[in-house]
Amino acid sequence: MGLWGGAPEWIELSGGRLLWWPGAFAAEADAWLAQLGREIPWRQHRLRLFGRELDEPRLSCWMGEAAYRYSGRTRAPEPWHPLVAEMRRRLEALCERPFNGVLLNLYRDGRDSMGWHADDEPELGPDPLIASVSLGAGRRFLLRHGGGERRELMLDHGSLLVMAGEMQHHWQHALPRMAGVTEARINLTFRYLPPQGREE
Ligand SMILES: O=C(O)CCC(=O)C(=O)O
Ligand SMILES: [Fe+2]
Repeated sequence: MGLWGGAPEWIELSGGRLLWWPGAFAAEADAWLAQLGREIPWRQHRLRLFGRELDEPRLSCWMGEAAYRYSGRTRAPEPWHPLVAEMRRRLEALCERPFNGVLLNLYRDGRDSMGWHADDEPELGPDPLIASVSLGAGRRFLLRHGGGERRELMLDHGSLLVMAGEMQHHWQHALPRMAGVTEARINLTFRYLPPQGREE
């Protein structure tokens, strides 16, 4: 693999498919991490949990062409940042699918995280294809099937993970806290929201 790191690999799961490509953006990753860290309008959003409001344990930004209902809130999109628009074009060519929105998350260090969930919001349509680019600190990505099966991947700097097929019906995923991680991580999940039901 040399300088380019890991090659792409399809992982077949019961009720879903993952494309895992650790070295997908090895060449661009340093520049992307630095520029996105500086230029994205990162915000602290609030989370409703058991009737209480809490800060989400990360910063985030929803970008693209469509409003998105997420954790009980509707978020108006930020306009495409030129670099994110370029990443979108690359991923569309690679996945042979359109993307019209992206959720960007900034995990400031190992104390930031994302809890168990599926990306199964109705706006995403029945079997969404989600392309996830990771930059910065390597973090564990956990998957669990409704029937008990578990998987774990390390999402390293410059890696691409595509979740496809019926994944979001049968599996949940999470990004747990990781003690000892002091560096930031940026993750971008490119999504396609079909026009029906889209709020402009
Ligand atoms: O940060 C990650 O790798 C996961 C992000 C995620 O699951 C999401 O944005 O829905
Ligand atoms: Fe997710």
